[in-house]
Amino acid sequence: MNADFRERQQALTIRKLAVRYSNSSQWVLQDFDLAVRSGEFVVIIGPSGCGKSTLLRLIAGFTQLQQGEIVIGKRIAATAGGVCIPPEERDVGFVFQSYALWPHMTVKANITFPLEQKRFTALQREQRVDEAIMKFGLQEHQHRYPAELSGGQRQRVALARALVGQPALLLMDEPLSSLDVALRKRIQDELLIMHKEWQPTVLYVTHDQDEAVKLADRLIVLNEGKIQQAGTPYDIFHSPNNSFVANFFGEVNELVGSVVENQGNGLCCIRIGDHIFILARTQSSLTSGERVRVFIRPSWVDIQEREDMSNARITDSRFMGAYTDYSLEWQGIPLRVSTQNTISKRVGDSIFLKVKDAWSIKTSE
Ligand SMILES: Nc1ncnc2c1ncn2[C@@H]1O[C@H](COP(=O)(O)OP(=O)(O)OP(=O)(O)O)[C@@H](O)[C@H]1O
Repeated sequence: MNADFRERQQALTIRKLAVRYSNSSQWVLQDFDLAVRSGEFVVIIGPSGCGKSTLLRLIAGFTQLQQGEIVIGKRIAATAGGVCIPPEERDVGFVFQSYALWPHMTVKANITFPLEQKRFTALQREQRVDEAIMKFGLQEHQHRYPAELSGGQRQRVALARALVGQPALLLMDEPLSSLDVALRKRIQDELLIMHKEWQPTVLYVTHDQDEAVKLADRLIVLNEGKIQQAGTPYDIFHSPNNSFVANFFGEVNELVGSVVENQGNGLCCIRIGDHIFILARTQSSLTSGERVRVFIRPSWVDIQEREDMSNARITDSRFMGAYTDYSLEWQGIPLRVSTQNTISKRVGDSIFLKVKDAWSIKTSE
């Protein structure tokens, strides 16, 4: 990381933001706060229409806010009805779903464009652009125009253009969505290397959970303009705040039970129907007798073939390659299980199942 870049490094703070489009009475984001550390890679996931792109467009300066403020680095970038630094002066690189390439410029000219406004010598410019062209595999296409490229090729040009100037803040809205799986993985690796090398602050939107887990220092789950949970991918997968997050982020069995005894340190004894677990992780504030919602991921259940004991029956099974998905009936409770264990039991047979892990939160049900 060079000194110039270190000086420009940007944190991002959003306070009490509210926005709605002029043709709509609905607020897309309201009372929205977000703080991103300088150099952090934040991935935003959420269902279609929850406000992810709007948030990125606001930060880039393409959409106006009605309330609140956006601070990029030490500068106030936008306030309601007041300050609005134009997009090109925000030192922000962006890749949006629509590639927004200049149609009258070649690939090479598109990629060179962000460097025109920065203080680079002609030689530095040439080196950086050539490097970006190589990195994104665009050597053969560099003299073509955007209209002569496929969707995936245009997306790579948009990525190269966003990264070439090493902006201190990068906004990326599903930047890899039109690439095939192999290329997507390769560019994900490139993004991680780039992030390690010059540590820009990144806000990245994706629908792909694997991509989110791979890239994120911190993950933000958004729904209807509200942050449902922010945390490491591990925390969000293992300890979801609510039912929405648990279901949005991977498959989950969701059951209702009660606390038999909270032993502290996150260990708790939980009853669900006739079953009692003694290894369930819970919110620390739960007390005996309290109703809880219990989340059990399919991979948190172990199934065994035992002659002496059984407590469940197989109702369906599907071989998935690296693992097998089972539907089980666990003494009246339907349960989905994924396991890498090979068992000889078939649909209708009895097996013994053991819940290895579960996460419970308070519920009023
Ligand atoms: N230009 C616009 N005019 C009016 N409404 C808009 C406009 N752009 C977005 N919206 C609305 O704002 C809400 C949030 O849209 P946004 O594009 O931010 O969602 P998103 O989470 O990025 O969705 P997706 O994952 O489908 O891209 C939606 O209800 C959408 O219909």
